[in-house]
Amino acid sequence: MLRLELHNLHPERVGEYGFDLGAALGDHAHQLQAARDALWSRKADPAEFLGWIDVPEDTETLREILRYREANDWVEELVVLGIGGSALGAQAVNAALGRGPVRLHFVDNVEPEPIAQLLRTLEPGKTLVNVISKSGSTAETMAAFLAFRKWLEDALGDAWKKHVVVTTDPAKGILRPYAKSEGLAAFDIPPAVGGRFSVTCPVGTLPSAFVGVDLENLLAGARKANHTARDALEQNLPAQTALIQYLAAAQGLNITVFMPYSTRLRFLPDWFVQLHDESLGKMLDRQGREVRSGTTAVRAIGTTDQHAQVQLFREGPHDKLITLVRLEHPSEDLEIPAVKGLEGLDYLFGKSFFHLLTAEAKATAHALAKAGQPNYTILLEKLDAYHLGWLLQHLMWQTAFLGELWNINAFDQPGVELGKEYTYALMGRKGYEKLAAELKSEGVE
Ligand SMILES: O=P(O)(O)OC[C@H]1O[C@H](O)[C@H](O)[C@@H](O)[C@@H]1O
Repeated sequence: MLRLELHNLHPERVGEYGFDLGAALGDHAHQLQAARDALWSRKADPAEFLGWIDVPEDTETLREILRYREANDWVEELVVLGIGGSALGAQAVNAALGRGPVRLHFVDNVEPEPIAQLLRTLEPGKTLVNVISKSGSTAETMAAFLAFRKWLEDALGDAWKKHVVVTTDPAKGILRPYAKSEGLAAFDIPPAVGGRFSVTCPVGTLPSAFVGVDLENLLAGARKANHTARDALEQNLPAQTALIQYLAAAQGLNITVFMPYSTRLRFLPDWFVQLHDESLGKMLDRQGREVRSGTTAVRAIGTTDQHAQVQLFREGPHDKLITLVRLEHPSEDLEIPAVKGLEGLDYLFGKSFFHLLTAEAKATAHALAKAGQPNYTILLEKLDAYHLGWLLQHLMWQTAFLGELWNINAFDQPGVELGKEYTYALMGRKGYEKLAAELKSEGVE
């Protein structure tokens, strides 16, 4: 079960206690129903990049992934080479549910020291390298692949090929033909699935299979989110959270904080930040009019950031909507023991850590509300594969709904292209000489 608890979310007057979600849904019923129907009807068109809706239905690919994992029981270290959507989902799932025995390493930057350190410490014979890139051309990922491929070949000769598995578009980019010509194992990223929406396809499932995540249930949870996203508005959780986000933005709350009360969910905010910011921060709407849509997603972890950011969240500018994520049941609990001589702490004696964690989350939500800081909590029955799959897919739906409400394309990212081209020019890539000269004249070289 995934459900919502609202705190101080009045759509008109921030600061007034209580938010009538039912009334807001009524007021915006037409818009939300149109958004829901548009998303479901456009799904069949690959150009709309809504392939992520159907991915959790694809149990055949999941079976292939599980067969590949079983056939490679020699793997002790799995290095994921990928960035953005090709890394953040697997990283979040692994931190939440990974239980070994394989150790996962993510190379999602080109800072030389951590890469050199990995190459020094890992044993090639026990290492599998999963290079993940939808486009098959991202500079960071390709640079890392060149280094790891050479490292494997230097140590293992021709056997390096058994130590690489490629996850990429079935047709586009240079990785696919390369995998084919070298006879490397390869999995597809469906063409209609963008990187930040790819966690339930092999981008997320292959690394997760190596750390024992219950993938059948992860996908079952994602399918549950699909059902919810098709429901009437009163039951349609992503339409509801999207509406809250939309109304908050309309009131000038330009920041959306995402704050799970869980260390195991510590990478979920990173995944959410890419999903939200890259999908929704757009200069133009679907008709090409300048809109500059979006709110800025900010990462936080409870309780940790109660001791770092909550001061600002309560007393700083009223420019934020805060989403807390809280578990209703722990997977394991621990009693806080009584200690003689420390009776000043007797309010903790005999209570459980989960009790304390829950009290802190509730206390923070209420303290924020009292300060007029709107927030809501997404409650997860527990942290297992089913509920995590549900939450991930819920957040993808929320993003898609917001894209519709703002009338923008949530599935492209034109704003990141120019930086890439400048990088190519600065790195001396063929065909970029003119741009390099232009940059030089502007003082960048
Ligand atoms: O999977 P790739 O094609 O290598 O892309 C990796 C990432 O880089 C790009 O710059 C995009 O902005 C991201 O949306 C994407 O997830």
